[in-house]
Amino acid sequence: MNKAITKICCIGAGYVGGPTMAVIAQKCPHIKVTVVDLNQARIDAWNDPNTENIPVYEPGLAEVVAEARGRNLFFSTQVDEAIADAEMIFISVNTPTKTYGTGKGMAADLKYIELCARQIARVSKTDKIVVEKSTLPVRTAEAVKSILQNTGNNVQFQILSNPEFLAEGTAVEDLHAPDRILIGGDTTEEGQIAIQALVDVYANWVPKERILTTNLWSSELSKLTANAFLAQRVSSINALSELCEHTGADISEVSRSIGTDSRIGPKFLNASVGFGGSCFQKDILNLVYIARSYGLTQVADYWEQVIIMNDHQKRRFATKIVKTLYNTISGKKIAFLGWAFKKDTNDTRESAAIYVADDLLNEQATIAVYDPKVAEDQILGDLNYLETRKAEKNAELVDVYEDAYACCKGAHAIAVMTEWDEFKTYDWQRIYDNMIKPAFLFDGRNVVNKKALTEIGFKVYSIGK
Ligand SMILES: NC(=O)c1ccc[n+]([C@@H]2O[C@H](COP(=O)([O-])OP(=O)(O)OC[C@H]3O[C@@H](n4cnc5c(N)ncnc54)[C@H](O)[C@@H]3O)[C@@H](O)[C@H]2O)c1
Ligand SMILES: O=c1ccn([C@@H]2O[C@H](COP(=O)(O)OP(=O)(O)O[C@H]3O[C@H](CO)[C@@H](O)[C@H](O)[C@H]3O)[C@@H](O)[C@H]2O)c(=O)[nH]1
Repeated sequence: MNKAITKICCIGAGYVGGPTMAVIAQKCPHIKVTVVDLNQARIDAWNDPNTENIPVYEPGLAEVVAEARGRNLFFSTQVDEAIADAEMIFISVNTPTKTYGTGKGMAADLKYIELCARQIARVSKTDKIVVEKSTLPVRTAEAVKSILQNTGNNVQFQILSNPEFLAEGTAVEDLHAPDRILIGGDTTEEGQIAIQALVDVYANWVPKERILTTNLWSSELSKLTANAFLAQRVSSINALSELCEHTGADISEVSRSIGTDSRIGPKFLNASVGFGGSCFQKDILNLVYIARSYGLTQVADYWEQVIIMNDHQKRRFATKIVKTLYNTISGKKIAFLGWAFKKDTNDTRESAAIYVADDLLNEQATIAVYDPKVAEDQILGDLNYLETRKAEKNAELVDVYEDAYACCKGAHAIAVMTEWDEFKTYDWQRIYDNMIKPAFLFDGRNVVNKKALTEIGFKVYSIGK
């Protein structure tokens, strides 16, 4: 018979582990949820008495943490103890693109996953359900199972795949009311019992018809597929934005026109300077790598084009700035409004801003950055990570401001890199008055009022218009 879960451990207190477990704890007060991480600073931040200081900025998250923390939600670095104590263990560690060896630049680096599996095997003295929450290549569960079964203490393990579909910036909303929960497991009787145990956890707040169950491989592959489809929509609309710029069509009008077709749907059709975030590029590269490894060249090439198009979109935005500013930006101040990869998050991973800034720095521009949620060390760290130039040079050429007006003062051009709502409410006349003329504005998100700004005197470039 199925025993209800009362103790959950989650390995990895990042953008997924933290919010996901906070919501499980909030919705299931009868379950003790312990989130563990090796990173002491991160755990300390999750335990900060002032919940505004938790390490992940997400609207509504501080309130959820305040409600559950100390009641049935705990953050700790005592990984072994939490694993040993739990009946169900979520693995929510990072799975970045490999930066070395076979599959470098394409495949997912699974070393953190393997370390978790070995640790779970080593410390477990009672039967466990192990849940893959991280995004993983199809058939990873096979390797996890093999490690658990061959290095464990003869306890029984069931592996489930339960990928996360939350988007940053709307994580709490997405977790409270998910489109679906996906749970993959073994088709054996034990596998079905494990699936049911996890279904019962989610059923505390998610309607049953939204909880889908599949076999392990379908679940693992569905996560990569969902991200590939979403990113493909962005690359498709971005590809057409370039055509719009040459034909007099307006990409916003095209998006609206096609999005009203119920078969296409209106979401994810905003042309932009290019998609960023920790997931899309990594997961598509992974998909491409998997297809290649099975010899499926056409399948791999098809999906790779989504990334090629995205790289093109970022580069052409930078090129547009250089060309418009009379083919030289050497010594000119370009003000970046926004650095995060999308609004309402402090996450900058793979943000288009990083790559556009890097291109402009190669042209010897100086860059001023204002982002309401991203701090200077993060911005410089992102540029230093590219290793295009020395850290001292980046520090010399990039200034980070805590005020948008100061950031734009004396600039030759503004580049809107993130669609933060506050950008729409600025006193644009004041900004214009303090800029070098002609004052250029490159809207990488189509968020500012082009007509109003043009009337002020700005020379505005919008994507796809
Ligand atoms: N960020 C998102 O919006 C999102 C959404 C859905 C799925 N995912 C997937 O979820 C996974 C996690 O992503 P993330 O953004 O939360 O990553 P993250 O880097 O924010 O967090 C991962 C955490 O795991 C910790 N960690 C790594 N190895 C560990 C170990 N052996 N023991 C204890 N802690 C360990 C790290 O210290 C880090 O704090 C990835 O596979 C990602 O693709 C991410
Ligand atoms: O019409 C659009 C929609 C999105 N974007 C950009 O695409 C990127 C990704 O946006 P979004 O998908 O909203 O955020 P993520 O947090 O990266 O979420 C994606 O990646 C997660 C990690 O796998 C998944 O869980 C989510 O379902 C999936 O939406 C961002 O740079 C957006 O600005 C556009 O340019 N135009």
